[in-house]
Amino acid sequence: MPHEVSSPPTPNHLETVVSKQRELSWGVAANLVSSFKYAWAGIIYAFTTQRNFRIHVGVCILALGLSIFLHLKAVEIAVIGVTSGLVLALELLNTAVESVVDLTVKQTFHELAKIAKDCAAGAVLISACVAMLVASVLIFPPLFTLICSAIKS
Ligand SMILES: Nc1ncnc2c1ncn2[C@@H]1O[C@H](COP(=O)(O)OP(=O)(O)OP(=O)(O)O)[C@@H](O)[C@H]1O
Repeated sequence: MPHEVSSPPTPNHLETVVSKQRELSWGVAANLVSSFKYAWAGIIYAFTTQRNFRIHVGVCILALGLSIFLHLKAVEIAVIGVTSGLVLALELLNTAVESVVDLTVKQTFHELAKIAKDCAAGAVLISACVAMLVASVLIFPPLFTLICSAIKS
């Protein structure tokens, strides 16, 4: 049986939809300060409810602390900072995707809900693996040298 496919929207129709989307929002940040306030609320929500986010925050703080303690080059600390930030940002997006999926399908099983959640979780996993690889390459050699010299002396 052929699927029913709707026709693509015209540019005028798109403009109407986009402008109406803001009207559909329950609340809109009035200024920059309230934008930061809402963003901070999202971070606090993820930190208090998502165990993985708390673990990633802890690991990122440890990685950055060690890279400063070990006097890594500025560019190396920057690379560790970027990869750490990417993991945390993707963890927040994963939480956002989960919330939107739950809002949409509630407690019913849906194959597309599964795909959305699994892919979002996969994005976090990939970024965490890359961050671990970067940290291993940049932090472990000087840390190993420091530990060896501490044992010898
Ligand atoms: N409505 C649904 N329909 C189909 N599969 C779902 C649905 N809700 C959850 N799942 C499946 O269960 C898995 C776990 O979902 P859940 O909402 O608990 O996210 P999560 O993996 O715990 O997220 P995280 O560990 O990142 O906090 C999803 O990856 C998905 O495979």
